[in-house]
Amino acid sequence: MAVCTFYTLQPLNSSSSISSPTKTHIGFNQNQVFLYTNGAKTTSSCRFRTGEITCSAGDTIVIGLAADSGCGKSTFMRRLTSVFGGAASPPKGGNPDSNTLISDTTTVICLDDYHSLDRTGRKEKGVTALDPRANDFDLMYEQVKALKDGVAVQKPIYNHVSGLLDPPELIKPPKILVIEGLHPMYDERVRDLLDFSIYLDISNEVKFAWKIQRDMAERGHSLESIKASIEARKPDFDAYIDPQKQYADAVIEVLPTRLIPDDDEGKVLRVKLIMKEGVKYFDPVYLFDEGSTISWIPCGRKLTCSYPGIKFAYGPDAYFGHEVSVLEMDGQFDRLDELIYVESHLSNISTKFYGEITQQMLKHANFPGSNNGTGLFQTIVGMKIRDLFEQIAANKALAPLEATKA
Ligand SMILES: Nc1ncnc2c1ncn2[C@@H]1O[C@H](COP(=O)(O)OP(=O)(O)OP(=O)(O)O)[C@@H](O)[C@H]1O
Ligand SMILES: O=C(CO)[C@H](O)[C@H](O)COP(=O)(O)O
Repeated sequence: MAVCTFYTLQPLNSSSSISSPTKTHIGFNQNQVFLYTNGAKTTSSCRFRTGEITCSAGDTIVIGLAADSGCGKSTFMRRLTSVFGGAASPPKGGNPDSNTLISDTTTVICLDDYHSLDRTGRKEKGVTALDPRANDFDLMYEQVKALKDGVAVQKPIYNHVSGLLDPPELIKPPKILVIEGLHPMYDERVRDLLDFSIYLDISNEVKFAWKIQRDMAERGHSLESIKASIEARKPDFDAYIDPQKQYADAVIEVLPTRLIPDDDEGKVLRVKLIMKEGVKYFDPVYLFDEGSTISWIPCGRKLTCSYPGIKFAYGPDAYFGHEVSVLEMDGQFDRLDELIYVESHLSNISTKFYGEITQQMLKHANFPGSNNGTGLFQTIVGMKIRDLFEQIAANKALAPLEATKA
């Protein structure tokens, strides 16, 4: 329980209006308390004692997703929000170039919105968007903290079409806030607000193949310009983005296959799900036997595999000095409906019913990575986040009861 301090304390009944649009108010209604920020009712719950009001933090849990641009964050977000049900869309009636996606349970904000320098500003100062000097970490921290505490914020918008900073948009505290982008784990203060963190670690070879596919086919860029853009970003990527993976609770690492000798096409992928041990509310997934080292080729009577086949591996390992469990899949599925065979051999997957992962994968069969470990592991992480959210929510619901008993 945190003691909250507010600018103004004024009794309100449920029909009162807020006089100042910029301050946080407390409204009383019989024995209930509401917080209002910028006129919007927020969700913290408070209780009275003589001389003080104590408020539990808001119910929002915060998930961080870090990756370089073009590494599959949007695809992952679509899979994640789908696990919670309901479609995600930009704020209604707002800026058409908003980067925010809102569904019933989740709000996904893009950390590009905290660029402090617009495109021209970066050019003038000779810094990339990956450079911390081009980003406002103080504001990022204040706003993520406010949302976590149940207080709405006016978040800036970085407009990717114009390269300018647009007027802000109102973000209300959701049940699950996902902050995705280049730097969710860079600033220690922001990192400490995360209930769970994920890093998408796409190897250079694969990143290059995906960039070519998207930027040449969909955005009309030349091969040379794509190469130049990757090279130009690399020093800052290595300095500021890549080191964040050491803090992640789960890393999805995407590498070229080992099933085809000297493969340079980057179409068949070897994908690792690296899961930190000892993270509260997160039990790593395992294959067959928890803690053992296992190699499994599921191809045969129950799983159709064409060349080069599929190989799974599972076992304990160390990652940046942390104990982890690693699940690996090399190769791709021929028939997605047969994924149920693999799913039935995985444990701790936090599904609500038998075959839920297979159902999710079939539902989004047209998303990139649906036939390989990227889609499978993104879906599994989605299930684990739902489970984490439900456990935290259940614990919070119990907390006031415990306090009453004390
Ligand atoms: N799992 C995957 N398998 C194959 N290609 C993929 C996969 N994930 C993403 N891609 C490719 O990478 C492109 C970028 O994906 P996505 O839009 O999800 O990334 P992003 O990180 O959100 O990008 P940005 O930050 O630039 O908006 C896709 O258009 C697709 O071509
Ligand atoms: O890394 C990026 C997104 O993750 C972008 O490069 C950054 O946000 C700058 O955007 P733009 O190229 O639209 O000016």
